[in-house]
Amino acid sequence: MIVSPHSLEKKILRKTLLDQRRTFLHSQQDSYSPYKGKFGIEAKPTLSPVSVLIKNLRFYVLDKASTFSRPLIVGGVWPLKGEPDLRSLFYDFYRIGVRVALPRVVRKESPLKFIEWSPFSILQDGLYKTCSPIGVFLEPDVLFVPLLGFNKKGYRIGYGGGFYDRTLALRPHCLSVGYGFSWQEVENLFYEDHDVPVKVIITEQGLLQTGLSHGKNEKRSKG
Ligand SMILES: Nc1nc2c(c(=O)[nH]1)N(C=O)[C@@H](CNc1ccc(C(=O)N[C@@H](CCC(=O)O)C(=O)O)cc1)CN2
Ligand SMILES: Nc1ncnc2c1ncn2[C@@H]1O[C@H](COP(=O)(O)OP(=O)(O)OP(=O)(O)O)[C@@H](O)[C@H]1O
Repeated sequence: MIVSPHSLEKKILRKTLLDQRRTFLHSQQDSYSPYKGKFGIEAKPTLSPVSVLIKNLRFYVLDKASTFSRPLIVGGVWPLKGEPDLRSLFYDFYRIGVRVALPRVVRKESPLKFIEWSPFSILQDGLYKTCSPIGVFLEPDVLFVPLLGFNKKGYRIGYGGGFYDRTLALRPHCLSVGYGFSWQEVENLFYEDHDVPVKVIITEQGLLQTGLSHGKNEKRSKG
C-alpha cells in the first residue's frame, strides 16, 4: 500500500470538517425569525443556507438545460454524513424533465457508475452506507460533487475513497459542480497528483468559477 505523505493531515482535516458540518447543520432550519420593526414585532422571512444552496444549484442547472436540445442529465447524490440534502431538488428536476442519476459504488477501487433515478425508483444499499437506484446506467452531463472542504481552484477533499477523483479523471468533458457551504473553503488545502479539481463551485453565496469552466476536468499546476 502506498501511503500518501499527506494522509494523516487529510484525516485530521476530514474529521474537523465533518464535526463542523454536523454542528452547522444542526443549528440551521428554515425559519421566520421575528424582529422588531419600527412599529412593533414583524416577521422577516429568512431562508436557510441549505435552501439558498438548492436555489443556486437549481438556477445553474436550468440555465445549462436551456442550452441542450435533449433533456439534461444530472449526476446527483443521496445525502450522507450531514451533507446538504438535495433530494427535494431531484424531485423538482424529475417534475420538470431534467433527468437525475445517482452514483453506485461498484468496487472500492473503481470509478462511480451512475444509475437513473425517479421518484418511483427502488433503492438498494451499497458500500459505505450509500444507496443507489435499480435501473439503467446514464452518463451525466452535469455532475454534482459533494464537498467536505475545497479551495478556490476547485480542489477538494471528500471522504478519502478517491471515488470522485477517479470518476472525474474518466470524464474530462463532464461539467463537474462541487457544492457545499462557503465556510468549507480551506485556504491551504493540500492536494496530490491524483486530485482532479471541479470546474465550478456552488455554495449558498453563489457560484465560483474555478478557472476550468470551459475546459476539461484536468489537473492544474499547484500553488
Ligand atoms: N452522498 C454521497 N454519496 C456518495 C459519495 C459522497 O461523497 N457523498 N461518494 C464519494 O466518494 C461515494 C461514496 N464514498 C464514500 C467513501 C467513504 C466513505 C466512508 O464512510 N469512509 C469511512 C472509512 C471507511 C474505510 O476505512 O473503509 C470513513 O470516512 O469513516 C463513505 C462514502 C458515492 N456516494
Ligand atoms: N485516478 C485515480 N486512480 C487511482 N487511484 C486514485 C485516483 N484518484 C484517487 N485515487 C486514490 O484514492 C485515494 C483517496 O484519495 P483522496 O484522499 O484524494 O480522496 P478524496 O478526494 O477525499 O475522496 P473522494 O474523491 O472519494 O471524495 C488515494 O489514496 C488515491 O491513491
